[in-house]
Amino acid sequence: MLFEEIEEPVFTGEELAKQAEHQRSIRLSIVMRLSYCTCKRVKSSQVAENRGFPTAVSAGSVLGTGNVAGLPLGGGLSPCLGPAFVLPDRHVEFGPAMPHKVSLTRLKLTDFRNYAALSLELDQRHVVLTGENGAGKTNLMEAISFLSPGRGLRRAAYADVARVGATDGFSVFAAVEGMDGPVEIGTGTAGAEEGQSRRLRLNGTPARTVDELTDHLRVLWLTPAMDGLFTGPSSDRRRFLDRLVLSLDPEHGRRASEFDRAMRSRNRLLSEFRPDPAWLTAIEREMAGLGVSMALARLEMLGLLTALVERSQGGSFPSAGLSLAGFLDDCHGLPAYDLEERYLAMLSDGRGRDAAAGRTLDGPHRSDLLIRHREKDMEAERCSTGEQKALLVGLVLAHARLVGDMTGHAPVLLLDEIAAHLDQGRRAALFDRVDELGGQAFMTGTDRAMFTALGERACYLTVANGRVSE
Ligand SMILES: Nc1ncnc2c1ncn2[C@@H]1O[C@H](COP(=O)(O)OP(=O)(O)OP(=O)(O)O)[C@@H](O)[C@H]1O
Repeated sequence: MLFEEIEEPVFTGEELAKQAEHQRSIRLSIVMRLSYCTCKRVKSSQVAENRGFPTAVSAGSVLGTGNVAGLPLGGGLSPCLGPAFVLPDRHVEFGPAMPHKVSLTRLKLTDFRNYAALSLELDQRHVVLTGENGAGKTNLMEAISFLSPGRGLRRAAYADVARVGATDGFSVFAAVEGMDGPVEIGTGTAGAEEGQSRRLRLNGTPARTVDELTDHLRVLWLTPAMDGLFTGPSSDRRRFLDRLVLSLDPEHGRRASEFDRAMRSRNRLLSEFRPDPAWLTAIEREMAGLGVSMALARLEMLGLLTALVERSQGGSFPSAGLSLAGFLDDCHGLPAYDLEERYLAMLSDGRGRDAAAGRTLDGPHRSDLLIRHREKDMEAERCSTGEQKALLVGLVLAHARLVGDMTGHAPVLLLDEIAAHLDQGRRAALFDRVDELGGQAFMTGTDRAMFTALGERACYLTVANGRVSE
């Protein structure tokens, strides 16, 4: 299939117009579905009467508003949807079919892992980093992953990230052609002690939170550490899923940490001799709102990803069938308000059991992401190592495509040791798929020859001992 000669089809003007219209309608439906999902706090009556998406979207004021291209937007996700559209019930306008390219043009590291000091000028092409084991390739990818919220692709403690022997912490500086125009991003810590938090400056001005990074770029990655995703603990898959959601909905992280905080308060309260029932109910109500929002955002992401995977089936990588289990499994299609009431009842009924267990046994923290190899109709964990890797690559590429479609801006992709386990044909197909996403990708490997098929589409850098050269 991969190697088949494909004849370039010739389309008439009318056919091209039809295709463009078709693409517009798909993107429109995605935007509407996503926005609709985020209206989770709308009461059931409102949800029922707002089944037509546009009105439900405008109910997003319940969640706060965003402002894109000078136009007020409703809905939790609206700020991240970029200037490609405005509220569906007023006026819908999509950007070009190819997402806008976001790229790093400069990268400077100070005391970052094995880099004492590094300064790199980049053009907008993909970047291939090759070098021996331990040279610092993944470290460089990790530095770029700090241009997104969170603790980076290794989820490391900041104290470990600072170069051994450095006393002033680490810093990462990048000049980026971003989603909102050129931006200079500086992030790092001030010292190398445990428990440090990461600071962020945008164009020299301190940012309130690292979440502000998502206004400028989205960074997605695939690393060898993720190879065990299908066979490892469910917490790994939940984290993976939540990162997928986060890349479209930056609010998801805040909801997850607030849910976590509320759950810990409930667990603490339940461990007391006679917990105050009114206090417990208040906490449980908060958990119900946040927990259902999290579950719906995850479900919506899976729905969008599934639709995209179905449309692009039959490519060089197998496609994944995705579903969620473990929390409110039988509630598909119920209004958010009803789901909250149901979760609230579960929490209230489960107080005795949870007090005995010392933890909350129901909630979005118990969900598992179930992944199937669609073509083989088999659970991912039962597939071969190579099949699992191909499935994961397909999933990450589909997600990158979705982020590009939804935001109008292609994400920056970090693909660590991506080419190692693929044969020549698959590698070439992978590079084409990555290139078609329209963004900038950073790829690593030990052997430059593995990237030959990329040709002039990438610049090639050699990494050795914490230094980078052409
Ligand atoms: N905080 C630190 N300070 C100094 N050196 C560090 C620090 N953390 C990791 N290193 C060093 O960085 C090197 C690892 O770099 P990295 O993981 O980027 O290698 P790599 O080029 O990706 O190698 P491989 O091909 O084996 O994956 C190791 O030699 C490690 O000891």
